[in-house]
Amino acid sequence: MVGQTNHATATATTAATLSKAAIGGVVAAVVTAIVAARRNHAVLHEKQNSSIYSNSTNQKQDGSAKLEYSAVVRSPLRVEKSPAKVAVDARFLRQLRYILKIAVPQWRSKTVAIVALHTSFLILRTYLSVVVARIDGMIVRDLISSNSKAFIRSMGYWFLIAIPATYTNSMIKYLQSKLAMSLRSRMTTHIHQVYLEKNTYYKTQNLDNRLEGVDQLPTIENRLITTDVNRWCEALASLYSNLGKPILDLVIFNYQLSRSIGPKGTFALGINYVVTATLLRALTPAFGKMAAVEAKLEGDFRQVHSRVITNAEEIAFYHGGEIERGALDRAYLALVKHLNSVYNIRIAYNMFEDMIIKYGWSAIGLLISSIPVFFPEYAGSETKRREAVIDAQEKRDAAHRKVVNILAEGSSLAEDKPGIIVDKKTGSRTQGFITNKKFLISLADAGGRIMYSYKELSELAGYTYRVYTLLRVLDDLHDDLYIKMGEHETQYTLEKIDGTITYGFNGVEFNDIPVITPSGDGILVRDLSFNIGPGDHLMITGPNGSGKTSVARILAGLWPHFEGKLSRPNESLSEIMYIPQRPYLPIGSLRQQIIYPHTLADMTASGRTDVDLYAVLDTVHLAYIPDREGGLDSIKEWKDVFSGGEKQRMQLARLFYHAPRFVVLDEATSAVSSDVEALLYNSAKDAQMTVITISHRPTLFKYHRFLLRLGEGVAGDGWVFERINGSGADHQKLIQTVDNEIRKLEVQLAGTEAMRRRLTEINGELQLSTPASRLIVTNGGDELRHAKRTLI
Ligand SMILES: Nc1ncnc2c1ncn2[C@@H]1O[C@H](COP(=O)(O)OP(=O)(O)OP(=O)(O)O)[C@@H](O)[C@H]1O
Repeated sequence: MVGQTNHATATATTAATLSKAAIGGVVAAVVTAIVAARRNHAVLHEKQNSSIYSNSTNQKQDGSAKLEYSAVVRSPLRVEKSPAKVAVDARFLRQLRYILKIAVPQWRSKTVAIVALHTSFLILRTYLSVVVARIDGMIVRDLISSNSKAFIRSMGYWFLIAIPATYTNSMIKYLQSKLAMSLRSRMTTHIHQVYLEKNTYYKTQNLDNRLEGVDQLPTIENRLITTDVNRWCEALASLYSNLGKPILDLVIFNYQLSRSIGPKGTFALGINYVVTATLLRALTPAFGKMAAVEAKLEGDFRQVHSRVITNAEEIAFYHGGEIERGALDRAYLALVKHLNSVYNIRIAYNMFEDMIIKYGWSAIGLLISSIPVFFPEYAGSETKRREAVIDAQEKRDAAHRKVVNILAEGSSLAEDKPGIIVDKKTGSRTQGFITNKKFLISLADAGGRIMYSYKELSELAGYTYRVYTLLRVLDDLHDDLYIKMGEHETQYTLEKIDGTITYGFNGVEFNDIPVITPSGDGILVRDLSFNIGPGDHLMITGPNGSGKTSVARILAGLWPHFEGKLSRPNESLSEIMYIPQRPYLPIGSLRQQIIYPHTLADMTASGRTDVDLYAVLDTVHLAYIPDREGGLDSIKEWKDVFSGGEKQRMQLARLFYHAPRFVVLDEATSAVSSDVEALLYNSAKDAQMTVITISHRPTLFKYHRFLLRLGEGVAGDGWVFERINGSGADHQKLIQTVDNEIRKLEVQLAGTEAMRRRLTEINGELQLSTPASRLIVTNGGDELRHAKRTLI
């Protein structure tokens, strides 16, 4: 049966091997090139000899498989269970760089354009602030010197400047939001692509547990993707605004100030900044960690709420409202307790911050501003220039007045009247003081914002850690780079997968494949081998937990097979389909329930119409549903609308719509009545489907040609594959399967009895027969005895 296959194979271990080979730089590149060349050679010429985990395989239209090598040369990220303090350090910068490469992949992008525009407006605002400070000084000067004309002119400037100033402020806020949105869109698109490709969403929960290191919740990646990415983008965009502008302000205002207060004053200001920043840094609480804890607790609270919504009916049947309320209250209280402690810490910190920046800096600023007034020799160039102009004017005016006095009074001894000169100097000093004060207020404001930005920066470090871990783990899983789950050594590990897979096979063949849980420590079935072709309907049976669904997982490529050779049809819905135990009903219309995972466009392209859908519904005895639910376009929460049997039949409608050549039905008709079940099996066979059924139910025997019994042998990891024909002999085989299970349970029961006896002996010896230990053993024994009676 292997004959007509197009083989597509490669070593699954290659990525891991390569990652180890990458020691760095040129050596890694050379090694990679050599290994890749050899590997390609192996694929082309030794098709049977290599393998790759199916997810890395890309199907061609003609049914053959083509391999794509992602030449992954990095090592998978190791996530610490309890990470060291999340801080603004070199690690944070590395993580930030990694995320930014994804968020802003190239210079010619919308995000960069927004940043450029945003920066221009930030510079413009600083420039406008300088102009406003100067106009402020001019207005006060004109008031003091009672110059009404100049005053009106200055007021005109004031109103004129208001137009660009208000526009600039609005644009800065607008562009900050646009920047956050642009970053988020890019990140979310990237994450969706990686997460939904190559079953990464399945691997995060089933093949890897690194994201649990970030958080303990099973749906952690949902929270990271929907909430934390957004917070990271907003924190970064606001940080750019809140840090970029004040830094620019600091530079420009200090320069302006230095022209007025001189180099000594500027030096004193610099000392002031360094001392206060050091003090604030030392006393700033760990806001980053607090933000991370807050995000986690918020998520926990949301999670408990969504559990109630998802399981409303089950909880209502159990009258579990009270206990769920307890869980909700506990989650909320944990959040409130944390928020309260954050608020308390913030009060003290904000007081301290205000004290230093608003009042401390202002006092120092005023002292420094007084330098040109009390110590003109230390004043800056601008002040000296203004004073020199006034002095020159004074000299000219004095000479002029002298000549006028001589002419008017005929006396060369006429007295000079310097009153107006004094006014000019006062006006000039007032102007200088008011402008400086304005600069100093802006500087205090800029300093405050920079200090506040430090808080934001450490919060950003918290989000960066979470988002970086998400991105790295998703990238790793997308490229099949795993970190071993669990602490202890196991024979099998995801870091070394030697199984091979062949696509395009006209049937299903397992060749010495051990069925092993992804953690590598649970061997469910030893070296499974069987082979079926078209029309060889197969039933897989065995006790609970014997690995029936796991066989389907390996067949579907969800779990890797660590050893052996798998041959299977191509990865296409018209070739093979899996109908899982728990019916899945996607978001969308009634039509979408039937055609999933096709879209309406796919359906139209495949030449099918609603008439075909009605026929499919008729086959599964759901013809009444469109009328009952308002037509095929009706949109509802379908899992709450359909009964258990209807959900299963809707999945089967999907099967008949896609009509694959092979189908795996995993307990997919357990809630369907046996008469309808018979019709369904017959319809499937009429449609030329080869059925692989996973079930315990003997009534299904008659629809199959082969039987695979799992859970055989004392260890329960044996199997038997045999031909059946629905005769009495087959019924015997089923009884044998049940017998095997009973025998296994009896062995376990015997062990329990022996353990009970031993415990009683120990209790007797130690005279420690506490009621609790007796109760546990007695109850355990009773439960097992009851289980045995039920089975027999
Ligand atoms: N992702 C996983 N990682 C580790 N073990 C797993 C995983 N998924 C399932 N298992 C374990 O593998 C064993 C076999 O599971 P499987 O679902 O194949 O059993 P089954 O024979 O189909 O059982 P049932 O009849 O109850 O459906 C179970 O003990 C289960 O707990």
